[in-house]
Amino acid sequence: MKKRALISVSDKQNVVELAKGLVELDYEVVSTGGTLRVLQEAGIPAVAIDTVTGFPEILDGRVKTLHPNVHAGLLAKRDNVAHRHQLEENNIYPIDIVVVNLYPFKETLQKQGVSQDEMIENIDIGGPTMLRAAAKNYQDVTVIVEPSDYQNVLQQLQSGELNENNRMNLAAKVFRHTANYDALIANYFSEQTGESFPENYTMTYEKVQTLRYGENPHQEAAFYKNPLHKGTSLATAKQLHGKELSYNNIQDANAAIEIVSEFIEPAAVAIKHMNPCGIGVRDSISEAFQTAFDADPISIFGGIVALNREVDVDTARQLSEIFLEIVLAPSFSNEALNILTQKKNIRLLEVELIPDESSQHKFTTVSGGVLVQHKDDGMIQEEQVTVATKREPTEQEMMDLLFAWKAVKHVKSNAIVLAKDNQTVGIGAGQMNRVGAAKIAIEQAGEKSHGAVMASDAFFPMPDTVEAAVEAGVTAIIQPGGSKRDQDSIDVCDQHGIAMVYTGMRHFKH
Ligand SMILES: NC(=O)c1ncn([C@@H]2O[C@H](COP(=O)(O)O)[C@@H](O)[C@H]2O)c1NC=O
Repeated sequence: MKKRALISVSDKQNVVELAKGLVELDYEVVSTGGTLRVLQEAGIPAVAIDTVTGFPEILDGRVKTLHPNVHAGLLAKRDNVAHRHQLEENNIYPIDIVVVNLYPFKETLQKQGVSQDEMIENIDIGGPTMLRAAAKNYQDVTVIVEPSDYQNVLQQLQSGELNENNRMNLAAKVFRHTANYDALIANYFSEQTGESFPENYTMTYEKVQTLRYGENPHQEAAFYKNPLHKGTSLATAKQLHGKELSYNNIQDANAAIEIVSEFIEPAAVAIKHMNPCGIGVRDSISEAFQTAFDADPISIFGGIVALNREVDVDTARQLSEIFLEIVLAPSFSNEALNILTQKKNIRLLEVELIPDESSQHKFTTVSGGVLVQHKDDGMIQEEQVTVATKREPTEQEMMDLLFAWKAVKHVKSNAIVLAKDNQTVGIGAGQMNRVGAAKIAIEQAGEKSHGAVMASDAFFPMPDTVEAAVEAGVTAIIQPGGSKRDQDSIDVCDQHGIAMVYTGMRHFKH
């Protein structure tokens, strides 16, 4: 009896070559409608699936291979006498190889303006059923889901080297593939029904690259992307120059992009260890970079810089004067590239800054689980802040306060930012008490704290931070408000003529 291969593929690429190879190895090829046509047109002696099922393909292809003659042929254990007898009694032939790839659900989801009906019709039922059956019976059946495996498997079959271990690897790929496929469908349905946090959280990510190591050299790591993400992403950034990104590079670069995307005006951000060390907003990108640099000319060394405008020749010259790990921007002019690519150790990344309208989830792993929350995309406009003190901020102070508020949102808690004239002048990050963060920011600002404004990511539990701000010469403060002892802080402000506004929104970042 001839060995049998069942081929039913949505992506017809390279399927003819595979089928040809199988026929040469004396397989009988059985196929479904569209695949059969392609194979027969190429002169391959494939036969229709209904010769196996004895049943026509019906319901517009919703039922083609869903038949016991197919599934018993896939699931029967060859070394099980009872199974073999049952196949014989029912005139069922074993199927030895299954080649299936699925209706393009993900690709359909990625298209614009697709109707619900079209989405539903792109949910493959027969394909995953065959894949899973074949993968379950990998000891006896070879299953191929990835077209990129055709050649390799064919070679192994030709040389007689296809062993159980290879078949198990192919089966493992299948279960990952169907799990990924089902996760996309599950998420689509959850989205349609408005279920943000369902009883089981299924996520699926696609590998971008294996990384040399993780946060530290003894940790293994890889970078995965969300295949459906539509906004700015490092996974789709184009690296124009330099070595491969490391795990820490990706984290820092991501933080840099998130901050620089807050600003509409030309802005530059320098990042160290996930915290900004300098942010500048100016009329031109080279001035913005100079401003970010001047904010903290020490910490920027070895840092990551993101800019929200094309890097021009002036900016490139400034950037090339210091050691930077990465520069990210929407584009680089040719002259800028000529300058920057002379630096061997810098990485240059072109990243499209697209406003992200999808509500993204953010994950934090904890021992034995994962915390899931919506991304902090909270924004405050001038009209939304309320003045808590006797004195209102001046126009200039208000501008600085809103700038500082955008900055403090991206600093690890407890976070304090001092800013003046669209430049951060002092940043206190990740302290265990708020006044500690303020002291760091004030010390860093030095003389520049005089006339600066202060932003605090969360309310003041006591007036000590405001007292430190008074001493440093800060003139206005922005904070969420809402502490039981707000009045104590207000009193200190009023005594010293400081303006304080509330945002009503907290920006913890742990
Ligand atoms: N319904 C079925 O019995 C069935 N069996 C196989 N398919 C899928 O049909 C596609 C191939 O169809 P065609 O050979 O007609 O182009 C493959 O993606 C395969 O996964 C089916 N389609 C959807 O469920």
